[in-house]
Amino acid sequence: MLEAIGLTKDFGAHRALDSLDLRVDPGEIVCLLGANGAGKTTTINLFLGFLEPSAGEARVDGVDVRSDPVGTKRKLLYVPEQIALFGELTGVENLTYFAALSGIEERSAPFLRQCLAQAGLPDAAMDRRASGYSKGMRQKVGLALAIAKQARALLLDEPISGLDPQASAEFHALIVRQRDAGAAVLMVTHDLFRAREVGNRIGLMREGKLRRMIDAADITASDLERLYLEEMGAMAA
Ligand SMILES: Nc1ncnc2c1ncn2[C@@H]1O[C@H](COP(=O)(O)OP(=O)(O)OP(=O)(O)O)[C@@H](O)[C@H]1O
Repeated sequence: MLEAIGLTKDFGAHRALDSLDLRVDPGEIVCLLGANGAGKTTTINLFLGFLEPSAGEARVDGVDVRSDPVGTKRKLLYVPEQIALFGELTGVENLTYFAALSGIEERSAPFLRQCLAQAGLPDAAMDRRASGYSKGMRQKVGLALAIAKQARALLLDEPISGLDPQASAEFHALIVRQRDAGAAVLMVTHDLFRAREVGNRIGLMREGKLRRMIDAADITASDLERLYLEEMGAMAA
């Protein structure tokens, strides 16, 4: 569903992403871990068509993002670190607006309320102004859009940073539900523990390169931490 083939991005003389080969299949969560500046967000931005590759291709459902930026984006849902909502609008009104922007045809209030409920937003919050929402509640509105859109792939860029452990656990349970419903999920995170809990595979990135791809089922949390530190430690060597 998501495929990077020799994907490369240069910013001037700096190579931010170097010949990335990566696949995320439907029903799979791939987590990307790595130190600051490793090229993780650049990877997400290339799949979203926010950046042009310097070489290689980012494909969504077999289609090069450059050849059909609108069509490929329609199949994706992007959840950034901070979801921006209109503070003056309620949760339902925000979702109605973003659903229209995303070209979702079914935008009846009962349907969108159902999507918000599935994303875990309490009934009582749906008609309150989003200015009073916690970060966890805003992230749920973002996931409700994925549910309404029936997004086939989710691109998540540090979606849980700043969430408390309970909100983080709830968020991951929702991601797993989307995965089990057949979505392909690419998640950038700094949380090794969660990456191992929810990821099917874990990629370790450093200085623009994917150094290792690990099957989460094959590794303990402490071994993952050791491997991560080894890879990142090599940076200083
Ligand atoms: N628009 C840009 N212009 C110039 N350099 C950029 C741009 N975007 C990213 N970079 C550089 O590319 C490299 C990779 O950045 P990227 O944001 O992909 O890293 P990251 O792995 O997501 O890091 P973090 O964990 O800090 O979010 C960094 O050296 C960064 O400074």
